[in-house]
Amino acid sequence: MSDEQLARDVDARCRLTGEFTLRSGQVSSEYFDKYLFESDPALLARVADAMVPLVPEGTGLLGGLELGGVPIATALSARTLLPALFVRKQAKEYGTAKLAEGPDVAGARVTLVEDVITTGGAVRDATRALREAGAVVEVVVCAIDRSPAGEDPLADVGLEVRPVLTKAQLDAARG
Ligand SMILES: O=P(O)(O)OC[C@H]1O[C@H](OP(=O)(O)OP(=O)(O)O)[C@H](O)[C@@H]1O
Ligand SMILES: O=C(O)c1cc(=O)[nH]c(=O)[nH]1
Repeated sequence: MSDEQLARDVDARCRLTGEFTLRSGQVSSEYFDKYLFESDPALLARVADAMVPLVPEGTGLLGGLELGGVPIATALSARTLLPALFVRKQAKEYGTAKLAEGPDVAGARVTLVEDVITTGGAVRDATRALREAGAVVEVVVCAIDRSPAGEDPLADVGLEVRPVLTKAQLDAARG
């Protein structure tokens, strides 16, 4: 199935219009509700299949960001047989008190897995936290990159963004 067909199907399922306050505080007239594709096993499978070739050689762990990145990382882990990591927004305050659930990240090459990137703020926070814990973090793969075209939202932290779908592709898919 073509990338255009995937863009059409994700867009038709996820794009909402209205007034939405985003994580960054920006207000947008559009919102991609990733849970609407993640909750559909066939559509999640197609997104994960398209993500497989974006995973860099040498990846040791796939770090899915809470919450929406976690189902994608799990699906990607099942395809690549790379172990998954589940990265919380805040470390748990009891039990193991971990931010990143799963194998130890110290010395590991972690590829982040995100659902939607707008400003890159959530990915930036996770990158800093994982690097502080000793991980090597150089690439984030995401389902939807809706950051402004031509900008590199995570260049300031030296992170490469590899999207399955960009906002431009989703716009084009609508015709
Ligand atoms: O690039 P940014 O400007 O940081 O915006 C994108 C982030 O915002 C959403 O997180 P949110 O905390 O709303 O999502 P969740 O439902 O995945 O917890 C989304 O899942 C990204 O993590
Ligand atoms: O920036 C966000 O918070 C955001 C945008 C979007 O389209 N979808 C989403 O889940 N979060």
